[in-house]
Amino acid sequence: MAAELSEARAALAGVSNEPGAPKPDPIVKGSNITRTFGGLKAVDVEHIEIQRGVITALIGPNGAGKTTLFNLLTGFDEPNEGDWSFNGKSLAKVPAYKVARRGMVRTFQLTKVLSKLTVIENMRLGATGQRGERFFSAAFKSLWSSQEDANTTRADELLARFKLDAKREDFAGSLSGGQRKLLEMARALMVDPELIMLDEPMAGVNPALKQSLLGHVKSLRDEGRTVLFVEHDMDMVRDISDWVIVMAQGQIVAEGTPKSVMADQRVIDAYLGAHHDTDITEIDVADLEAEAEAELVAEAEENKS
Ligand SMILES: Nc1ncnc2c1ncn2[C@@H]1O[C@H](COP(=O)(O)OP(=O)(O)OP(=O)(O)O)[C@@H](O)[C@H]1O
Repeated sequence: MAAELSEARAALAGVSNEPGAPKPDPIVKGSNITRTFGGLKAVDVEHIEIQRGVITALIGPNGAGKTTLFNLLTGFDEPNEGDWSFNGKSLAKVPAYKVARRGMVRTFQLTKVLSKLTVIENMRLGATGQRGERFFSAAFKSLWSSQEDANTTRADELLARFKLDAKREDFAGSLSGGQRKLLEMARALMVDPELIMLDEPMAGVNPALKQSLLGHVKSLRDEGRTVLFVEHDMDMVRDISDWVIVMAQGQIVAEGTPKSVMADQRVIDAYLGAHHDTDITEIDVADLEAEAEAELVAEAEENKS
């Protein structure tokens, strides 16, 4: 595995820094992907390739289109046009839960763990792929008996790996923000994905858990998976990425190793320069907490009615 990893990284050494640069062994390949909201072109990607077996970071200013691109690639949204493939097979119009079953799974900026289910129940449902919360809630009772035995062993192994085994019977709603991120990552692994896509894994995570989260992300790569993550935390990007893709205004504007990208004038102009005086992490935490609270209140209201 170690030899494969260094081979995958070494292969990146010869890749050009131009947007959409071809990779030696792409697991994802997409072309002419666009998504507009009203008059706004949120995503306008001419070409993108994600190298297999390494960690790629997707960075860019707020509103650059990173989450929208994630949504498109994983079947949570539909593009105006464009096609993309995973392991050489087109994924356009394939629904999210089927994308997950093919081996491409994503987590969310605001975690989608179900707070009124226990940690182990959340894990078992992860084995069904991702169908969204409504599906999970509605289908939970009927799936329960058939899935109970089949997936429990794998779920318990993953909980131990992510140090959540002590929380097994707790409601997911009682977990801290960082523990929810870990649970979501663990749950995504229930389908044993080849590619795992993490949307802002560090947002809302306290410093003590950050190191452990970084270690977990690296271990995903070290066991042979491909990792693609969106992140504003530049320390994390610098620390663990093998490759960085930069988006601004829906387009890919630069690519390269973390070192070369952070020295790239186009990136400094489009992103890093603009955030020079701002503590991005603090902004994200406040936003996230407010959104998470609103989500919980809405959920409670829904359950009342
Ligand atoms: N459902 C939607 N309806 C209307 N506009 C949307 C929708 N989703 C995203 N947008 C807009 O598309 C643009 C890209 O948003 P997106 O969330 O993909 O950016 P991002 O790079 O992930 O930003 P951030 O770093 O803040 O999460 C933004 O201008 C956003 O307001």
